[in-house]
Amino acid sequence: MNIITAAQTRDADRHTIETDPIASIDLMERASGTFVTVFMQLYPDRNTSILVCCGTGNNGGDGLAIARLLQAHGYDEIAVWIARFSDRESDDFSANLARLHNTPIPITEFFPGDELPVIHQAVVIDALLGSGLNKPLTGDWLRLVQHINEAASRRVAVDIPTGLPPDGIIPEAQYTVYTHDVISFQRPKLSFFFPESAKAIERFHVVDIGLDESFIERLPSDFSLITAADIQRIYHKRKPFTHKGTYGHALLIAGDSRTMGAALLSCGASLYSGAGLTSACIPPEGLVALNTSHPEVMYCPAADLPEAWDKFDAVGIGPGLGQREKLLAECLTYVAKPLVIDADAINLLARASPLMGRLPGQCILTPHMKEFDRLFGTHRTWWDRLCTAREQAEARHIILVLKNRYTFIVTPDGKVYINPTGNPAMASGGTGDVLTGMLTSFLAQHYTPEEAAILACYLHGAAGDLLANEGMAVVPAGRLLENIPRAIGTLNQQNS
Ligand SMILES: NC(=O)C1=CN([C@@H]2O[C@H](COP(=O)(O)OP(=O)(O)OC[C@H]3O[C@@H](n4cnc5c(N)ncnc54)[C@H](OP(=O)(O)O)[C@@H]3O)[C@@H](O)[C@H]2O)[C@@H](O)CC1
Ligand SMILES: Nc1ncnc2c1ncn2[C@@H]1O[C@H](COP(=O)(O)OP(=O)(O)O)[C@@H](O)[C@H]1O
Ligand SMILES: [K+]
Repeated sequence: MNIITAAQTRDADRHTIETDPIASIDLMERASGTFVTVFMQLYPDRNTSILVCCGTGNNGGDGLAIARLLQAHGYDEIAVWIARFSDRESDDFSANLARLHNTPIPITEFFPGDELPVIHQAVVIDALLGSGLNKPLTGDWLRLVQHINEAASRRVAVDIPTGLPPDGIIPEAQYTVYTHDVISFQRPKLSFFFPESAKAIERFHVVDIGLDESFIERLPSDFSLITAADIQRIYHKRKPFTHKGTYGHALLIAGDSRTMGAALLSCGASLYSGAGLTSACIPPEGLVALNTSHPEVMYCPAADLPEAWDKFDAVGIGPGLGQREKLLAECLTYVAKPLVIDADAINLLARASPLMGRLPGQCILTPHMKEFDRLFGTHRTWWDRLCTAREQAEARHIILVLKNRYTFIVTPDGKVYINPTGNPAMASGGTGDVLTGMLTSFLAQHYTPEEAAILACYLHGAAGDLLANEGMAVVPAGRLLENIPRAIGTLNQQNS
């Protein structure tokens, strides 16, 4: 699913109005209707008291229509505030205001400097400003938004929280309505996937307002959200006469005396993700633990590597590797197979910059934010970080998996795939090691690096989501890896 800019959304809006054809006011009615459908699922109690705060643009127009539609659905405790802080109003706002005057809903208009009454409603619907935002909030707008945030109400935004830029940089000091829910039209906005939006959005829902999808999918965009349908397309179900040789041999170079667990986790993840064979190049003191936790995994001593490289279909290096730089240097020199570089191996790269120049094309690096900044310098915003990731991926022909709540997979052609799966229960040590094992395993199974990255990130999060949905508030890495086969199994069920 391509993620489009606010300007492209306006194009899609215009195109739909012309070709559907549908009048602009009717499109607003349709959008407001879809908002109301989701809102009624969130707040089914018709006695919920609701305040709809509207600006005078189209976002405000939506708000007015939403108030009228909610009232028609039996929500009787509705009031509307209109922020008259601009002398302009959109045509569809004016038309909806005329319609609202035919209802009993009380309307209060506020002008610059007016005192704001205490908000006592259970829910505030934020329809002040939407994707038309073109500068940070100041003056009366800022005062009103602060007032809304100070109320004890639940806050639900129409399309996007007021004050949040839909795309591009989210400045550190940006102030927005802090929403519990956002009901967003047609596409999530790019900014929803950036950690800076955390305060503005607790969760978001995307509703189809009937814009022309084939038009939208043709709009150029470097950003796409990975969907279940993408995963179904990429994933190959196992065929009857296949055997372990079909599914490749993965090698994990990992572990050190104090961080052997990272090696075990990544080896286990490779195994559970379906590599035909998994080998572990770990320090010998980890052997008993390896044989105890994953007897299926074979041992490959570091001394054997020079003769052994050709045996492997993919190599992953880094989890718990410690300071063993020689292994990384060897790997970069001799491995002609798909390669994943993670954790300590990334830190070694950051310290020994000549090694950076030896990264093979199409290799996958999986930094979290701090590892990324160690490699490429400090970044103030995630937008800047993502710009650097795109430049570096292009210049070095590598794939960067920039890990977070929404992991960004950045490919050498400058495309960014956003992974939607995963949850905060997974925020604990070792889950990244599991991801490395999964990536190496899918590479060994002959998926392309881009496919492996998309598949591994999606299924990693999906395995965590299965457990979180079953009530696990914390998903330790060990439990996560055991659930990879179940996450893959879901794909098999959908495929059959
Ligand atoms: N496209 C779709 O799919 C559909 C979209 N729909 C809805 O339309 C919404 C977009 O509406 P919109 O374009 O009228 O802009 P909106 O956000 O209401 O802002 C109004 C004006 O405010 C101003 N302004 C901006 N920033 C400011 C600031 N910080 N402080 C003060 N003022 C500021 C700026 O005017 P300016 O200051 O430039 O004169 C701007 O033009 C969208 O979010 C969705 O809800 C649906 O109805 C149907 C289908
Ligand atoms: N809040 C979250 N929501 C979704 N995924 C998360 C969240 N927190 C962590 N993860 C995922 O867990 C993994 C953590 O990786 P990393 O930080 O490298 O951990 P470690 O180095 O301890 O293994 C990443 O894949 C990340 O996307
Ligand atoms: K809004």
